[in-house]
Amino acid sequence: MSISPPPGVTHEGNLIEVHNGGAEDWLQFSEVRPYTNAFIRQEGKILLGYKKRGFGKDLYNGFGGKLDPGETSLQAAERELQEEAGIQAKLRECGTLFFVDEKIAWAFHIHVFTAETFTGEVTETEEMRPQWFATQPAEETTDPEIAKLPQIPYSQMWADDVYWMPLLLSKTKFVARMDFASDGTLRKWWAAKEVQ
Ligand SMILES: COc1nc(N)nc2c1ncn2[C@H]1C[C@H](O)[C@@H](COP(=O)(O)OP(=O)(O)OP(=O)(O)O)O1
Repeated sequence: MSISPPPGVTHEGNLIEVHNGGAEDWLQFSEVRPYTNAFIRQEGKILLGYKKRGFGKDLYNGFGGKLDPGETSLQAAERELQEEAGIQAKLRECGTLFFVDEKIAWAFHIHVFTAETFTGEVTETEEMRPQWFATQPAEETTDPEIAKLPQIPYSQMWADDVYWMPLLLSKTKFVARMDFASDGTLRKWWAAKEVQ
């Protein structure tokens, strides 16, 4: 059975549905702006950044932002990772997120990237404080360094993250749309795995 994604969601592969938000009642949008978000994912852990200023202040997220004029999303993602975490990585795209918010005039089309290796030293910057988090419970790891790490802090992240982050961690390509109400709560969400 073919799956029809919500308006604004683009994909190349076949979709396997994770959650069906239904066809109706998605927020309208008149403009779409491209963004990036990048995660370093290693055995048992993931690197997130605590946003110190601006949009998403005081929340943990991947590293990313707007595209500069003339940049591809990959170039922007690698630049933002360097600017916000002080490291360089050969990133690859692992998903897309489409966000619409009742109180923001444009829709966010976010290309999500990941890498397992990087060069340079993870460094706190003016915008972000990077921190490693465990991706499995302490009792399920034999690595004492992983066991010491805190778990992913979903209560200090955007409300949408808990729905698509497991797909990122499971190394499944994904697409998702999330609509936010003006009070910041998640109004409606949809996510799917994308397979070739
Ligand atoms: C609304 O839900 C969101 N959830 C998540 N997980 N991430 C989001 C959401 N909305 C936006 N984002 C991401 C997209 C980007 O990675 C950042 C926002 O980027 P920012 O506005 O900080 O862009 P910059 O280019 O770095 O901005 P300045 O240089 O102007 O500070 O959040």
